[in-house]
Parts: sequence; C-alpha cells; structure tokens
Amino acid sequence: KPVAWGYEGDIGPCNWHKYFPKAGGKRQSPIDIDTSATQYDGSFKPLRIHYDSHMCSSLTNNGHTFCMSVNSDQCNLSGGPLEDKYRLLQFHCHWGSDDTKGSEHTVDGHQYAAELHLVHWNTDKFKSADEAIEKNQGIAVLTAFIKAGKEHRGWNHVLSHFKDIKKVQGTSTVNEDFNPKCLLPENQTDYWTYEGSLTTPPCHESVRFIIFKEVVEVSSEQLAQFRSLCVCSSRKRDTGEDEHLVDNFRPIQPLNGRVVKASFQ
Ligand SMILES: COc1ccc(C[C@H]2SC(=S)NC2=O)c(OC)c1
Ligand SMILES: [Zn+2]
Repeated sequence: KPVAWGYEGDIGPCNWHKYFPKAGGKRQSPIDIDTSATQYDGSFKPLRIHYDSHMCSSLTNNGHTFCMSVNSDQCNLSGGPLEDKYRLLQFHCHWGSDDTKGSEHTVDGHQYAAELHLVHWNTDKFKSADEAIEKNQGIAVLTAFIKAGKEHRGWNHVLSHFKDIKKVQGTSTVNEDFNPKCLLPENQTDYWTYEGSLTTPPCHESVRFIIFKEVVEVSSEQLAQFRSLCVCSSRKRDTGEDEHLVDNFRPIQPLNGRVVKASFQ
C-alpha cells in the first residue's frame, strides 16, 4: 500500500525520512545556489537539447503536480556536464500559493514563483526509466525558474488542458503540435549544475540538475491557473471549498560540501 506523503502536516517534508529513508541522505535536493561559491567549469561541451514536436503526450494531475508525460524516443538531451544520452520522460512544475514563492531551488536565498522540471533518464546506461530513477547518473533534470511578468504563449498549449485535469487523477491527451523546448529560456548556455536527488519521495539520489540562469516569464493569470488544480478528488473541505494544489515545493536541503558548477564565468 503506497505511503501517503504531502507538503504539510504530519505527512510533510520533515517526516518523509520516516517512510522514505533516502530523504535523509547526503545529496538531497533542492538546495540554495550561493552564486559566490559556485565554480566555473570550462570543460563542459555545449548542451544538446533535441526535442521533436510530433510526440503524443498526456497531461495528468497526480495530486502533487501536473505531469506531462512524453513518450517520444526523439526527445533527447546530451552534452554539457552529461557523459551519456538522456531521454525526456515527463515535465512538471512546482509553484506557490502566491507569486512570492513556489520554486524548489533558490538563488542567493531568492525564491521564484515557480520552477519547471524536464525529467530525462539515461538510455545509455539503463534499460528503463524505472531502473534509472534509482541509480546514480540515472536522471537529468533541466530546470527553469519562472517569475510573474509578461504572458507566455507556449504555456497556453499546456494550460488549455487544465480544465480536464482539475480533479486528481484527471488526465487529458495532448495531440497538438507542441514542443516543450518553447518552455525553456532563450539563453541555454548559462546554467548551474550539481548532483542531487528526486525532490519528492522516494528521494532517490540519482539526479543531475541543470538549472538555467535566465528566468522565464509567465503572466500572473497563467500562474493563477497552476493553482486552479485540486488536490482532493471529490472530498470537500469543511468549508465546502475544493482544496487547491499550491506550495508543492520541498524546503532547501543541506549542501553537505557539494560544489555547484557554473557553465559561465
Ligand atoms: C518514483 O519515481 C519518481 C517519483 C517522483 C518524480 C518527480 C519528482 S523528482 C523531481 S526533480 N521533481 C519531482 O516532483 C520522479 O521524477 C523522475 C520520479
Ligand atoms: Zn520536480
């Protein structure tokens, strides 16, 4: 029987380690990026992000976030700090109850309104994503910070399906010609990178994070649409209101001597 976990109360992040022991490990995520302590690494090759846009994908509300699962073997990531080729598995976001919080990683203590995770698995070393998520170097997550600003047209292709996934376990098939690359910042050469973990249970220490320095803007109205998702299926709170999915970010974890590398000086 899967153990329930969440972002508040007894099942919140402070107690994850009781049922998910890796949550108490030495290379956990997210972390604060102290830009005065990052180390420039001139050895990184250019990042190679090749996504096709003819992939059929499905959007689900899994009760912790919305998840766009991608099943195209044409969406690959390599180069940069990576030794192997990785395939896009899914993308999702973390966000707050207002525009002042929501990202998982922070930069010099600053928290952004949301954070996009494009999750990839190592197809050179492993036979399946399920195997890769538990293994060192198994997962690579392209990460972009999001702040409130001008409207982002690309995000509307995803948000237009949210009415179908408002309830938990709601799912919607996305067939339109959508390339998730449009969700990334223009500057894809300046990023930080470090070795961490899944930011939700089971918190496997299998993740190489690649975090773009340039922040993506979406409108406040688009951010509000993230918050329209519900956590409960039909259960109404005592107030009769739906409980909305917000503040689905894990607190900052100890760096434990890890060094965050920078692709730029
Ligand atoms: C059981 O395997 C899992 C569980 C959860 C996630 C998503 C987490 S990991 C991350 S970074 N952000 C998230 O919300 C996985 O992603 C590969 C894999
Ligand atoms: Zn995530």
